[in-house]
Amino acid sequence: MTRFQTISIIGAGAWGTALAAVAARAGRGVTLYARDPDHAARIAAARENPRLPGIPLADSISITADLAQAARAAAVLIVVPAQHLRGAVMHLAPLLPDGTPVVACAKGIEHGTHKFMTEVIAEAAPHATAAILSGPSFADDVARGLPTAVTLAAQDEALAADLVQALGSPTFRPYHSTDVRGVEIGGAAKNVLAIAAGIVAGRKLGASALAALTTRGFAELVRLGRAFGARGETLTGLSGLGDLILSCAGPQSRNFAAGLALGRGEPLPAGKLAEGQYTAPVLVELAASRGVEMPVAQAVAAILAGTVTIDAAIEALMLRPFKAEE
Ligand SMILES: NC(=O)c1ccc[n+]([C@@H]2O[C@H](COP(=O)([O-])OP(=O)(O)OC[C@H]3O[C@@H](n4cnc5c(N)ncnc54)[C@H](O)[C@@H]3O)[C@@H](O)[C@H]2O)c1
Ligand SMILES: O=P(O)(O)OC[C@H](O)CO
Repeated sequence: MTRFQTISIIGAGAWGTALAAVAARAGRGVTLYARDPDHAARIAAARENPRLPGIPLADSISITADLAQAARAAAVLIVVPAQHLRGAVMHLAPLLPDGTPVVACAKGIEHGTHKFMTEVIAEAAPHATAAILSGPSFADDVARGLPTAVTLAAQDEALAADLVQALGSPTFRPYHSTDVRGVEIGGAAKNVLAIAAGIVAGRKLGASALAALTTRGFAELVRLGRAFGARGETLTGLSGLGDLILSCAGPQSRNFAAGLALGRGEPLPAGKLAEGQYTAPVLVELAASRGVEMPVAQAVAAILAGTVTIDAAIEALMLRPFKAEE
């Protein structure tokens, strides 16, 4: 029996709505908070979020635009884009009882500060307890109840295990961990690497190039993780390699789809959040600050910034000096 019988979700986008379905399936009392009252009213009336068309919301999910109501849950999941996390948590913080677990579900690194998601929560809500949920999981798959497994990490192992009990069900299997930083690095880096994978596909460079890119991208993710003390089993686990494999596999990933468009010379898909676009420059800065080489991520950042063409970036990657595989 979990301590966390009631769960609130802050952010009624695709992933927030899918996680509301997860918590409802696990038998929790669920409140889904939408910042815009009109959006909240539309979801409540239609019992469906336009971000996840064709997937009805369970009757047990309450929709609200009242943040104070959302703050009354035993645990809170924050499901807003990474660059909006600090603002969302700052509004929530004064309403939260001390010690409330606040679980970051975004994948990214904050611009300017280079902070990871749980660090942002710890700064913006110092009386709360930060945790992170990440792993290979498309909102649409999860909302439909297709089998999914993720990692849920907190510094306190008992807390992570209790949150797993609160959210787990026969179709959603979280594994608990205390390697918070390892989980955060995997989720942030894989989005940038998925853009690179999409570019390779968009440029029709072939399946061999895609496998090489994904593998060498993973080597970068591991190097960065090691520099931050992440555990090997986290980096090769669901939130690292697992999510990289999913996101580099095809255009169901919005990050891959963004890369695909870039590779084809088309505009980026409108209205689709590709977090890797925002993470790329900060990931590269962070890696440089630790002396970690991330040539693929660097190429993605430069392509997005318009400082290099795709063909020049590919040529530069292939012409790097030969070296030992590591
Ligand atoms: N969609 C997925 O399959 C998926 C899966 C795993 C993780 N994620 C991660 O979850 C995060 C959110 O992605 P998404 O797919 O839900 O994006 P989305 O664009 O569908 O939704 C984001 C929502 O956040 C809301 N929002 C923004 N700022 C807010 C604030 N200050 N307060 C309250 N709400 C706010 C927006 O109104 C929007 O409804 C991203 O970091 C993404 O990488 C997404
Ligand atoms: O559609 P993407 O690229 O944001 O990926 C969604 C999830 O992060 C996959 O685990």
